Amino acid sequence: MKIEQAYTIVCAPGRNFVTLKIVTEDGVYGIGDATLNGREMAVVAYLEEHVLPALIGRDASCIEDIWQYLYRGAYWRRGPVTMAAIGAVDVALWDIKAKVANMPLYQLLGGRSRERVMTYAHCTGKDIDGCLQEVERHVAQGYRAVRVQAGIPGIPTIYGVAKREGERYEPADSELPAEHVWSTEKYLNHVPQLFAAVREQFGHDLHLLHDVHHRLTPIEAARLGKAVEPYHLFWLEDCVPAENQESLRLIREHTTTPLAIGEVFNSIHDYREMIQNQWIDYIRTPLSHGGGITHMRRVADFAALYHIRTGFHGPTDLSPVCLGAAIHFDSWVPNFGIQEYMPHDDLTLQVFSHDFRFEDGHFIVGEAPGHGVDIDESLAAQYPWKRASLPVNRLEDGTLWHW
Ligand SMILES: O=C(O)[C@H](O)[C@@H](O)[C@H](O)[C@H](O)CO
Ligand SMILES: [Mg+2]
Repeated sequence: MKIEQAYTIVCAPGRNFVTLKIVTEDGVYGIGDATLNGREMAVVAYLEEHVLPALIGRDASCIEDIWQYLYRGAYWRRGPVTMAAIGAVDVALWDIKAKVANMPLYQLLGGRSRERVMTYAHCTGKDIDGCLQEVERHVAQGYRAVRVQAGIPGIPTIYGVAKREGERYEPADSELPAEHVWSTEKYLNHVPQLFAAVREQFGHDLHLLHDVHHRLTPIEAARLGKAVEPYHLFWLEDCVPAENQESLRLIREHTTTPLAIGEVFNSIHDYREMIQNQWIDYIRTPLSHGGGITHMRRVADFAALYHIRTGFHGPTDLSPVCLGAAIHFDSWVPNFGIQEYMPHDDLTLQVFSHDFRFEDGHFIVGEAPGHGVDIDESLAAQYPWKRASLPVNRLEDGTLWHW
């Protein structure tokens, strides 16, 4: 089953996506998501210039060998661009293998461990009342878990909060990076009030999540974790930038609020110390950025030894291809926790057809052979790539800050 053709498809139906298509000599094809938000063309160049020419003629069924070839063989290991490129190849090859076996992907992984996959929705508001209305709307739709984020008095723009109520926020919202302002003190004083209000109105059954977007120092994160303990969060996400894994130890020693981390990680080594020391509770790396199914299966198995569960990243800047493959993984993985779900717009869903279903706050995996997501290439061609950037974040005095 030789690989005959491999190429990238870059399109922007509403926002940018990079898709990798691999076609075998028998005409079977698989697709993978290679989107790295705000750095899309770096992955395209990595694939087109360095990876795809070396794939032609290789046996598409040797997924493990191709993974090792691209990881060890590159000499320059790890990093988001490399791992996103490997992830796209890996998911496309799993798609091919499952199609050839005439099975939905989850069957190849070991079969289903659950009937449905719990998701969490994003509920955002300009203020606490706006956020409460969004929680109400999502609970009425059947969600059992919601991520809550609200505007903070005195801070003009907050990342992760939609510009208009009832809409999604767009992470890469301008051609060049917009500049946001940040005040840790204003944020830390406000967040516990948001959770108090949500618990008061909705009680304690609903799972509540919150994303800090890496903006605190370890001791500030510990303070926040303690402050929200009475509201029993499902998780507090990315509370610090974690190049220094030891940061999580300090936070862990101060609070019982569960911690999720890793949407910007791409390798098992980024997590190694925090997993084996049990400093975290959930891993966030999406399949597409973490070297695909082959690598993320290893991360999930390693995490399972320490009671750590999956909570894959699922924003709109990962394409439906990544989401579709994740739903197969989520349906199989024994230590599943939750799946993030930020719905794509209608145009994106026209470009990417899919067979997973969404019902009552849960995904139900499809039965089509492969991962069940496809791309309409001629429709995609009508929406060319546009430069789009994530914002940067500055303190009130102008200092560039983590974001
Ligand atoms: O969904 C999340 O938890 C996020 O933090 C996203 O909003 C990311 O910031 C975005 O995916 C970056 O491209
Ligand atoms: Mg996040």
